[in-house]
Amino acid sequence: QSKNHDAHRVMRNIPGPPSRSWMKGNIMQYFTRHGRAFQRDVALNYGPVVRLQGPLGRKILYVSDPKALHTIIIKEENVFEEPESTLITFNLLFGDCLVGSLGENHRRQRKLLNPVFSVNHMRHMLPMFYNVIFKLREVVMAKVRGGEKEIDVLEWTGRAALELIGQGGLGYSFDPLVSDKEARNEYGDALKAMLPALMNIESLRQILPHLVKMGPKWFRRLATDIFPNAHVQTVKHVVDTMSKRSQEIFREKKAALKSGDEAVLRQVGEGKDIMSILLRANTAASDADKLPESQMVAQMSLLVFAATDTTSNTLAHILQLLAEHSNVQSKLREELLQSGAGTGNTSYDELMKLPLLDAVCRETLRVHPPATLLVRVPRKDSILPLSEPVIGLDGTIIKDVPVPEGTEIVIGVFGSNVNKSLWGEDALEWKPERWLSPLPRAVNDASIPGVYSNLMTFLGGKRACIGFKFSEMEMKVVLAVMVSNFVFELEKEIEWNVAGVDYPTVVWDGDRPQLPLKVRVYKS
Ligand code: HEM
Repeated sequence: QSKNHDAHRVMRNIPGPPSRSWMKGNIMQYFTRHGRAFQRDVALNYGPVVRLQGPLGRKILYVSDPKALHTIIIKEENVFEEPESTLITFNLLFGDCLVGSLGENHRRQRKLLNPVFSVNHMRHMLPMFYNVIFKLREVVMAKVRGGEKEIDVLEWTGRAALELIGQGGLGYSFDPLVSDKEARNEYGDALKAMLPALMNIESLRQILPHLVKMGPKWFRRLATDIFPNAHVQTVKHVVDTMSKRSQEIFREKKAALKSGDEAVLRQVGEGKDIMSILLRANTAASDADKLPESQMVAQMSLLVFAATDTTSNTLAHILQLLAEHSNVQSKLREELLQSGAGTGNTSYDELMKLPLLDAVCRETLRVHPPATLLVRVPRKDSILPLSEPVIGLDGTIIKDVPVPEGTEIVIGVFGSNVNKSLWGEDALEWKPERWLSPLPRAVNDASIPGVYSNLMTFLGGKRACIGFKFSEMEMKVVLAVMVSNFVFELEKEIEWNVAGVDYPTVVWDGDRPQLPLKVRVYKS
């Protein structure tokens, strides 16, 4: 009892922004589309642990201290788990898959999936990536051959990302990438409708842990079918479509695998895609390691979901930044033309080593991480030791923070990525050249627990992003081909909106995700 009292006293003593409402706390300021400025304030102005006010006086912690982050995502990853409502949401959306599972169930799935994301498989997939992006180049070329045109680059990075995870992940083509019009594909359309629809039923999502315990499955399905809310019906339609299509693709893959090598080679992806490799690995795995078919199908829907907006929105952001920094764009083009990376004649290793291309990707992922609403909850009382003590509101020094069971913790991805005491005074500026010389010692010494480049963007530990190499290769191939052939300029004012994956709109209140840039053919 007194330990708990102590913990609450320390929490109250941690600096944080004021809250306007006891009922709602800061939640509506942070987890909202227009929350970017507030998120920045939290990340930058109160120190490495920040107290936010949750609804009804609950306390929430925003943590960007490296040592505390290490405790959360590595040392005590089995204590700091996803909120129950998040796990249930993922289970309902995709089925029993990586992001909806914990502990041993997660470990078993991850063990089988990890190898298919290895560098070796990326090397096999590189020519397939180039082939898809060459088609993208042709479509854009057809549009701008006659002269400069405004193009919504988000639409094109989105279609490319879907097609790449389709071919590279599922061995299935979503979009031939030939016509100017949206390719009508039920699966792709369903996927696009998912995030906005989910944002619209956020309050319902919070009571999901109770809803899923109500009555038998058939009853819950019936209740969902007749639930009088358009957003719930949209989500239901999305889930039904994804699950139906994933099952069909899976059955086709399995049949091809059974009929032998020739049938596999005739398929999209020629058996080199992630699911084909996974199917073979699963067939060969021992009974203890084998995944049931339902889990394999669930991973397919998850992969498509996790791979698309994350990478395509980041790519669109990179193109925006290159348009804003024309000198960097020119230097990058020079590097790409000299190396021939835009023609597909470079190997995976050569492409990965191009210094400015690499720097541009890393710097964008540092300053503009696309997924920032990552939350963990300790399943029992715990303590977060800090790298540096912080000074409490009453002037006392806090060296570690006791966190009571159930405290919501927001992973301070942005706060860690732009921490001035590690990255220097210019930490907030987008400066790709910082990666061309050794990073500040403080960054290397801080032991930031991120899986990629001292950044928290792809998280770290056992639940780090499994697809970060896939994503990195995708960004590099798209940039190599597109920047070698086209020049990008910014004309309109772009606003970035907070969501599960941040997205751009043209004006503050514009509803349609888009990023129009002026594009023309590059002539040397
Ligand atoms: C810029 C691109 C991307 C970013 C910033 C990103 C970020 C992340 C983050 C932060 C997580 C952890 C989420 C959490 O535990 O709360 C995650 C997990 C995951 N990502 Fe990514 N991701 C990207 C691209 C991709 C791609 C291309 C794929 C697939 C090819 C992918 C597949 C996954 C999967 C399957 C998980 C769940 C891993 C697990 O729970 O074990 N991601 N990603």
